[in-house]
Amino acid sequence: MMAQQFETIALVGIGLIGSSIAREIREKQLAGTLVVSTRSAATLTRAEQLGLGDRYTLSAAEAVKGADLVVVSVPVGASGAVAAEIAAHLKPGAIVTDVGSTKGSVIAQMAPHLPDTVHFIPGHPIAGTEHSGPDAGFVGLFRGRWCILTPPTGADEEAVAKLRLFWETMGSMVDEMDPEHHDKVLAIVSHVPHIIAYNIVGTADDLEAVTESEVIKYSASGFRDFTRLAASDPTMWRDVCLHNKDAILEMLARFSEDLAYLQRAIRWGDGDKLFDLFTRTRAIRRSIIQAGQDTAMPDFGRHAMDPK
Ligand SMILES: NC(=O)c1ccc[n+]([C@@H]2O[C@H](COP(=O)([O-])OP(=O)(O)OC[C@H]3O[C@@H](n4cnc5c(N)ncnc54)[C@H](O)[C@@H]3O)[C@@H](O)[C@H]2O)c1
Ligand SMILES: O=C(O)C(=O)C[C@]1(C(=O)O)C=C[C@@H](O)C=C1
Repeated sequence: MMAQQFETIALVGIGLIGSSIAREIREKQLAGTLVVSTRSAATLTRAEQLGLGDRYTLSAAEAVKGADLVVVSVPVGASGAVAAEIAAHLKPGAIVTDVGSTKGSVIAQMAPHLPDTVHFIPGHPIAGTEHSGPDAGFVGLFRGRWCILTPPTGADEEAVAKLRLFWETMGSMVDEMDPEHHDKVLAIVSHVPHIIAYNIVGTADDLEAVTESEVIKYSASGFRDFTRLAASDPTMWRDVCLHNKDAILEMLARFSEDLAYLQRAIRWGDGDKLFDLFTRTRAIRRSIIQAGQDTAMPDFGRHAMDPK
């Protein structure tokens, strides 16, 4: 058993991430009382059946009353509406955080609604799966994974330290960065890879329809890896694309340029170029595995994303 960290924690949203946090809080007894709220009655009933909290409500406003920590775990496009709903009911001194995959947009949506009497410290655990909903969560999801906090300038140090400890207790390694940098890094390591996966699986599916070939049936393991990512939640990823638009478009432009380079090398039979690139990328994978950090984020430098 670990020490209680908050008297009352309120979770708004109880899908993969919210329910994983709930399971960790319960297992490690991090809260005196855990209040669970979500938008749909069916999901709330399921959360109750799974025993994820101590109290359950369909009202986010009701859930946050008296809470010392509020964790918003909803699709990023819904963050503004949640902030507007809870704002007037937050306890002075409460820490309000989120887990959204984009940070600039979440802050722009939430901050204007939140009163100065609370500490708003946005966050993002870099851990997940292609599954969603309260059944998908599990203890251990955050273990050995990064959680990035993007506290605003002048944020209360004690509040940041408390949130840091919360994530560390769930097994995460915590880093802090500014939201713009977060959004660029995540665009290349998470958002663009998902977009590529959605695209390649879509293309294969279209080809099958056109040629009646057996693209899907005979897909080898490389393609299967893409289908896992492409099975991720459509609402979540629609929102990520719409809410990290600039960084994603910037990274996609670079990706397209590099793809054109590869295309030319193939067209002109330039085996050396292909071999060099494939050797470089293989070394990256191997160095990640060797470091025992196949879950870790690549180091792009804290504030200089553009490598060339
Ligand atoms: N899935 C991942 O791999 C992953 C990883 C890290 C962060 N995230 C982020 O975590 C957040 C939640 O993702 P998830 O995977 O848990 O999604 P999920 O679909 O499993 O759960 C979303 C939850 O939000 C609730 N919800 C949806 N719209 C709402 C609204 N308007 N008001 C209140 N509640 C609402 C749903 O009922 C559900 O309880 C997202 O912002 C996502 O970007 C996801
Ligand atoms: O492993 C996966 O399935 C994930 O998609 C997790 C993943 C990622 O890209 O690493 C997805 C989105 C997040 O915001 C954080 C983590």
